[in-house]
Amino acid sequence: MSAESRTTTVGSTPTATVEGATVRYRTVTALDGVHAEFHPGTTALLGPNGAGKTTLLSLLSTARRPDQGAVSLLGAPVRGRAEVRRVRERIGVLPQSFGYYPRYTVREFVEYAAWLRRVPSAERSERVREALSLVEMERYADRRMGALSGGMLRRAGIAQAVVSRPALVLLDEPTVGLDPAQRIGFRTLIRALGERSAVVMSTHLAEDVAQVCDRIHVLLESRLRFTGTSAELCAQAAGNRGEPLDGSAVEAGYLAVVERNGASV
Ligand SMILES: Nc1ncnc2c1ncn2[C@@H]1O[C@H](COP(=O)(O)OP(=O)(O)OP(=O)(O)O)[C@@H](O)[C@H]1O
Repeated sequence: MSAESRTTTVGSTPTATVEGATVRYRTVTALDGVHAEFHPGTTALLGPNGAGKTTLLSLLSTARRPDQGAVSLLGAPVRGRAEVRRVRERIGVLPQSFGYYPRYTVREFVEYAAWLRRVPSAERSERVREALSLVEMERYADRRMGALSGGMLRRAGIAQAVVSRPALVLLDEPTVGLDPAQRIGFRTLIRALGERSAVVMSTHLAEDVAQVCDRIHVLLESRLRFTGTSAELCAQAAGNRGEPLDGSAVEAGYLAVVERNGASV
């Protein structure tokens, strides 16, 4: 295994670990022997379309199990149904697109998520209030889901993901489709989430990575090809020392990793 295909330990206990994970969909190998650790704070999964980001998130959410390799979540290996049940309530997921009843209000939508994740009924309304406050949607609590804008829908999606106070929050391309002002608001929100949980977000947007993420995993053609901080990714580009640490520096570092691995974007 090359040094680049294995993550470095960064001091804290990982919230999630993927060891040598391979996932196949019939003839397609979506992940190929991936080793990765996910720590408290915010980690980006960066990579082109089809690199395997959503598949890696599906291992972390317990929606899939690897065909080979192992996954540990919240401190213990996840092998069978009992372990899946134990951890699932402590994992919050915002998929790329999610279903909802358009006639539900935002509050009902988040309450339903709290019920599904077995938040005790005595605590439910307080937790719903807390989740809506985190995403600054208290004043839209009685609005119907079917009447929300794209940005509000994403916020409601995050509220349902965090209502059980999860230790691990998985966000699949959370800022896609948002306007620039909404994106800035979202980055603040995601940073705040990273202060209380391990947040893993897949993205194509270098500026999101520069502004939000503590660590970055670059996936290329089903393999993990880089793990490090934003500054370390920036430093992958010749002559780039990571200052200023902005979207273009992250993009240059990312493209250097792509080029070195002979991948296409
Ligand atoms: N249900 C499925 N059946 C067959 N192939 C699949 C399935 N889901 C994903 N794949 C394939 O697995 C590979 C990885 O897909 P995945 O969705 O994990 O990539 P991604 O990095 O999230 O892509 P994107 O950025 O486009 O969302 C791709 O080649 C994809 O076509």
